Amino acid sequence: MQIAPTSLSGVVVLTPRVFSDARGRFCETWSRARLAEAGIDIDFVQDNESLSRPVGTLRGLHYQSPPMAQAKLVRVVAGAILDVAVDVRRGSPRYGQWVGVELSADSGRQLLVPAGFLHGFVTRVPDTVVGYKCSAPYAPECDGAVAFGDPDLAIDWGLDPAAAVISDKDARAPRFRDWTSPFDYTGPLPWEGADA
Ligand SMILES: Cc1cn([C@H]2C[C@H](O)[C@@H](COP(=O)(O)OP(=O)(O)O[C@H]3O[C@H](C)C(=O)[C@H](O)[C@H]3O)O2)c(=O)[nH]c1=O
Repeated sequence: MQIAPTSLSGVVVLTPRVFSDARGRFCETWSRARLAEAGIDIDFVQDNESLSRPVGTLRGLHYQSPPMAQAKLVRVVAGAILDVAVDVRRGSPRYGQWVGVELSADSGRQLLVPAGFLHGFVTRVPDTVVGYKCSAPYAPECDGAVAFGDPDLAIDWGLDPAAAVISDKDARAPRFRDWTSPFDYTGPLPWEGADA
């Protein structure tokens, strides 16, 4: 498992070692010990999975507010996505900054989205299945969203926002400027570099 930083400090890409043979391929998709070696000692307590049939299905930008804030470890079981994280911790030097990383079943690449970050993805192929580990259980009373097409965030999803296939909930999500983050920046995360 290789672990590498992204352009947004705190968000990291994990690439499992893939063993291929005539039958296909095998990889370890998660190892608590390997992540802990990198300082990523997160107690994941729930696995989620979603199937998105149309190309251009966009789920996000979502979060759960404290005390049920969730870190997520996202991977693609089938298909491909652009996975996006946005730092929304009040006081963070990178508040409002986002990063997008292409993930696919073929690459095996995963994205770690820390608590205090918005998360969303858009699918690149039909029938994409996304699986992700969460560090807190589902808490609908803490569930929240910010508009994925917000002009202040200016996320490049790689498609016309009007063409995105979204839920009614996401269609009603507030603009970033009209939203108050429930998260506070408390300093660099254990796995961030010294320059964080
Ligand atoms: C997230 C969740 C949802 N649900 C129920 C609630 C709804 O009746 C149904 C669909 O939920 P929703 O439309 O919120 O699913 P997504 O739009 O895929 O939301 C997720 O997608 C983005 C990318 C995320 O990062 C979050 O994990 C999560 O918000 O599943 C549950 O029962 N448990 C859960 O943990």
